Amino acid sequence: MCSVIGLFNVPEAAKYAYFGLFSLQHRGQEAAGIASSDGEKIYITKGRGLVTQVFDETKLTKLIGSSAVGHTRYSTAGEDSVLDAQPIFARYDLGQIAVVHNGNLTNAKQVRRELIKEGAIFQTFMDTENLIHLIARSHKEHLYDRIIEALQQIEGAYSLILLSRKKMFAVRDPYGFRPLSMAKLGDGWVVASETCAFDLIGAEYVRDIRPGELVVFEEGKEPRSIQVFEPTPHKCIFEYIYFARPDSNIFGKNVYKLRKAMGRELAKEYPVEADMVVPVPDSGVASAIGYSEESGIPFELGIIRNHYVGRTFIEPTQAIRDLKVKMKLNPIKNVIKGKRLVVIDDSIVRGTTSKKIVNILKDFGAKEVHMRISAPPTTGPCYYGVDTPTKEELISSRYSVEETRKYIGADTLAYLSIDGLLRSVGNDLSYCMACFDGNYPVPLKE
Ligand SMILES: O=P(O)(O)OC[C@H]1O[C@H](OP(=O)(O)OP(=O)(O)O)[C@H](O)[C@@H]1O
Ligand SMILES: NC(=O)CC[C@H](N)C(=O)O
Ligand code: SF4
Ligand SMILES: [Mg+2]
Repeated sequence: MCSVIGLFNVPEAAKYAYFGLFSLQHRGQEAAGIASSDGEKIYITKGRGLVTQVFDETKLTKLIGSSAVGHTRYSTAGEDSVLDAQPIFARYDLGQIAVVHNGNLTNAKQVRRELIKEGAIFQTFMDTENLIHLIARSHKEHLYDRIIEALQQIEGAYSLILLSRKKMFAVRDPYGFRPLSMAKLGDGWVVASETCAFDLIGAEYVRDIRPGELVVFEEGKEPRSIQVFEPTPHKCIFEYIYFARPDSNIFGKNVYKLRKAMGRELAKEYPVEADMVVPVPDSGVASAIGYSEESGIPFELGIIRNHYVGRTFIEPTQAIRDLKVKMKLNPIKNVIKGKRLVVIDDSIVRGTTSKKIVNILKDFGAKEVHMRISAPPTTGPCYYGVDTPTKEELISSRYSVEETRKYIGADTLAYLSIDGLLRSVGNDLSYCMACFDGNYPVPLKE
């Protein structure tokens, strides 16, 4: 996952991009970057680390102009290195361009191989770089036509924002895997991965960019919409389960409300006699409230999260993930001692978190630990922007529910069913659930 933000016709655009990215930090912790334009030239700063580590007042002041694009990165392709930070910037025959991308291109290697054969020299290992090459090599006269021509050659998941010196373009793939919304800020426009970014900078939500739609922002004109591809919606349901922030509305619905609904469904499907419902913070909290409301079992914050540690799932190495779970989560002994707990988390991916948590809870004297997961078992990898690339890494692809229960050491373990998940989203069938049901909407070419 990554986050993208774009601002057009907003004075000091880079500063707004910075604040926007700050509220989108949960979508990527590896690298951050902003490119701005004053109409004559594009300026860019990017680096490894969190938004606050990459930027300071001096750096932001140098990013002049009233348009900007920004990115926080969690790599799905390429490397976790400074070279592979976004925006990707290039000079080419039409001028200068900067691109930010959330998603993952499923034919990236093939396109890259062909481009290299034709003489292209790649600067990064990122799938996103293909796009810049395709735009630069196009023979069309206008950037707008070149973007469309490039889009016709890429496949997979993309919520993209492209910045030229004078224009901005926002586009979502025909499946709409990743969210992308637009808002009004003063006389200008903001495009961002999640609406929580709008709240922070005081922008007013207008609408979502539609699957397959390209929106062009140009000075003195209203944004122009072109439906480049026929929409075939397969919005990522895992955005609701885990990735997005609860205070965001994505794909037209509030994340917090849906997470609570998942918790309620889970309580109906898998009730258990217990003394308290305890969430695994952060993303287990909303579904635990739902479970507690439905079951009538009191909700207790039995596990406290250290807020100076980020998300563990998106850490690239296992050793760091292991360490971070312990640094991050610690139970309140006095609350849980001698008690029967229903512990709610949103997902078990590799099993790192659940195993550690059950262990510590038992060590601290919990009488019973009943693990309840507000999503179905994650049995398949994601090729569309979530970094679960191999089946081997996914505990549910190797183990049955009973084997997983034994592995994590819980007294019982149950997952929300696929039907239960669908009920929580109002039986809307326009979601991708491939990592749970194996129905991949876009086949992986390599
Ligand atoms: O089985 P695992 O491989 O451990 O992955 C699953 C865990 O990772 C995520 O939490 P994370 O710490 O990333 O973020 P959160 O604070 O938003 O819940 C998710 O909410 C689970 O708790
Ligand atoms: N998680 C993402 O959205 C990643 C975007 C892009 N594929 C990259 O690797 O940088
Ligand atoms: S495979 Fe899973 S994580 Fe990937 S887009 Fe589909 S629902 Fe989302
Ligand atoms: Mg978690």
